[in-house]
Amino acid sequence: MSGSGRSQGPTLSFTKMHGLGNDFMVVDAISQPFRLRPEMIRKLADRHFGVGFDQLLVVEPPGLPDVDFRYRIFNADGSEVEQCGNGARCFARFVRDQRLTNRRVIRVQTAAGVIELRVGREGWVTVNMGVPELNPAAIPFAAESRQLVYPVEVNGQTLELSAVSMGNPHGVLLVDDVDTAPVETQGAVLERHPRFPSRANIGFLQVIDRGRARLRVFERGAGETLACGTGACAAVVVGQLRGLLDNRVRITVPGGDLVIEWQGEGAPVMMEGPTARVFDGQIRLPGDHRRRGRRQSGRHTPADR
Ligand SMILES: N[C@H](CCC[C@H](N)C(=O)O)C(=O)O
Repeated sequence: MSGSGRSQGPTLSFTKMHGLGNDFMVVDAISQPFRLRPEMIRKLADRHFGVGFDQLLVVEPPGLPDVDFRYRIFNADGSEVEQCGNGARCFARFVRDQRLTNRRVIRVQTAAGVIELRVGREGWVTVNMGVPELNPAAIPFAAESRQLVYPVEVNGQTLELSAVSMGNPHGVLLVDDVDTAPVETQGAVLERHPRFPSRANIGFLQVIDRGRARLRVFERGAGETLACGTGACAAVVVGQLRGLLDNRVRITVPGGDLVIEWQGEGAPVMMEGPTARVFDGQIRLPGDHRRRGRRQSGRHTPADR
């Protein structure tokens, strides 16, 4: 990371973790100063020249009463986002492993609101992901009114897309076979579709039976990942609303299985899944990592504020 001859910045300690292959660089910003610009996050996310991750998770002191921590999430493209389901599980394991808490039930403030995490055995964590949002204006998704399915034009095709927010925006398409679904092509177009003003995570859902489904997700700001926790929650909500799934569903993503439970409108979505620590590391940042670089034209991200 530190090029030869450039001023040397501070060393940043981190832990590399993953939830079913959705991988994270986790930084304790309680015991060390942290403030990175989007272009530095993108460099750290690079799988050849940096640490390599889908998302950067930053652990901070709580900013609200009766909350244990605050946790910020940055995609590989440097954008700061509202929620990350697999990340929430890894966050919970991290703060306990690092002895930042000895609680098994942890309340954490995210940009999408406060969520509650329950640490189980062998690294399994259950997360109350909150109540899904289906009002298009709140997702946000451009539509006159709330529909179960929205016709969306992509490359001359009319797709039947459902839209839901788990704190972050999701589009969900039903497919016959996730293995042959056009994830890279359709996912990339829909991620940036004009009807998703904040962009979106795009899930391709194959229903196996009322209790099992397969899913691939083209994530906003990261591309296809091996797992997407909020995407699995969004997919179960859509599958239930479309009358195809029961309340408790085993969702198989390329990286493994998640268990998602939703009791219907107004209820929170519960997600249960594993976590893994890969290694602890330190990386020396270039001296100018904090200097204001050329502002990225176009995409505005909260991290720029
Ligand atoms: N790419 C997502 C954030 C990470 C979500 C995903 N990794 C999860 O486990 O929920 C977004 O831009 O909203």
